[in-house]
Amino acid sequence: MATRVRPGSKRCAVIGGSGFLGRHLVEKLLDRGYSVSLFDIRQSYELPGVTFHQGDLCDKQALLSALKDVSLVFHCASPAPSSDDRLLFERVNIQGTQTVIQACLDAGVQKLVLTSSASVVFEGTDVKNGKEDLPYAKKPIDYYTQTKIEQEKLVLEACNKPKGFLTVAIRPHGIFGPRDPQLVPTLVDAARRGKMKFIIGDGTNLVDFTYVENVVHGHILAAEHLRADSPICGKPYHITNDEPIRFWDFMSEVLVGLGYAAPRFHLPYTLVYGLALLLWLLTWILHPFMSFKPTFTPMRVALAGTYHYYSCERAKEHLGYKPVVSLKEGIARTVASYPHLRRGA
Ligand SMILES: NC(=O)c1ccc[n+]([C@@H]2O[C@H](COP(=O)([O-])OP(=O)(O)OC[C@H]3O[C@@H](n4cnc5c(N)ncnc54)[C@H](O)[C@@H]3O)[C@@H](O)[C@H]2O)c1
Ligand SMILES: CC(C)CCC[C@@H](C)[C@H]1CC[C@H]2C3=C(CC[C@]12C)[C@@]1(C)CC[C@H](O)[C@@H](C(=O)O)[C@@H]1CC3
Repeated sequence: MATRVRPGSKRCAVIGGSGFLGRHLVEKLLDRGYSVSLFDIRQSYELPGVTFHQGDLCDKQALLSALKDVSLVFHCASPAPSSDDRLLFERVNIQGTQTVIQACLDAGVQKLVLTSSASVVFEGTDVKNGKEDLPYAKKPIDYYTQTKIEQEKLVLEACNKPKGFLTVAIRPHGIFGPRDPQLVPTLVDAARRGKMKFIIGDGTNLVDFTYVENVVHGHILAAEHLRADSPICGKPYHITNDEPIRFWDFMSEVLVGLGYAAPRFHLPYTLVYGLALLLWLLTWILHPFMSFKPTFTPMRVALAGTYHYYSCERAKEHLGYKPVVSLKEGIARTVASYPHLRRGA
């Protein structure tokens, strides 16, 4: 029988707290006076006020020791989106999330905040100012997105006021900032290999890129507004910088900031998408004989050549959300944080 933790207790758990977003979230929670139980399959740092628990989130017993005396859980663990391992995504994002929910119920946790993704509604075609009532993608662009959809449904459906278990999902989009292992490093790697000379499409497509501190702010607001009488229970919330920018302008600002040339030559979107599909097919056919990871996957081409920006009006209205760091400032801080990725470094 679960012992309920005192509501308002400032002890919380961050599942996936060793990752990019997780660590920024942990640091802000500590600033705000929380003590943190961090659960992850790997340890990437140590901090006073953080107790580290190493384990796989599919293991309920391991989770239970991390959730002891915890009233609030943030779940921001996931395999890397660039992986194409369907079984891993299903095991961690679907079965693992069921295990997280069960462990929360067993441990008497009262609030669960999931890091979902705005991509749960993205099918590779334009989304302009998308609101949370858009249907989930019927044809998700990859296994990552497919399993993020199932994960979000599981968490939101688990919201149960009579049982005193409240859930909410945050859907960020295109998170960037210091220590991001994905966006800036991939971009610089492509630039160093001479692959960032081209703009896919006419270059006018608007996209959301969200500075990591704004995403953290959205998570903490959601946790602190999650009460039985609040409209946010069991709902998803887009969290963005609220400043859509042309995809290629964002890429150019980061590249130029790090000393590389901005892309200049235009290529037709359908041609590049077709080539990326062909390449993907070839790597799939040849994967038993050779391993090769193309830079331009169909998913990346779709993200680079379409509109995908989302409304965060609902978060403003229900959570009092407002970005705390502007896009300009976020880009400047990010560029300054990667001296080792500068041209010639
Ligand atoms: N980065 C983005 O642009 C972005 C955008 C929208 C949503 N998200 C979501 O935000 C969350 C955090 O993403 P991130 O960019 O910080 O990724 P990240 O890879 O840096 O962090 C994920 C963490 O999860 C941990 N993890 C993976 N499998 C685990 C398992 N089986 N058990 C325990 N821990 C496990 C990893 O070790 C890692 O520390 C993810 O849920 C992701 O889907 C990310
Ligand atoms: C080689 C270039 C054409 C592009 C190099 C940059 C890309 C690596 C990033 C640009 C947009 C990014 C992005 C994601 C991964 C990295 C990029 C493709 C996500 C798919 C990561 C997972 C998140 O859930 C998605 C989200 O909804 O925010 C990201 C969308 C943007």
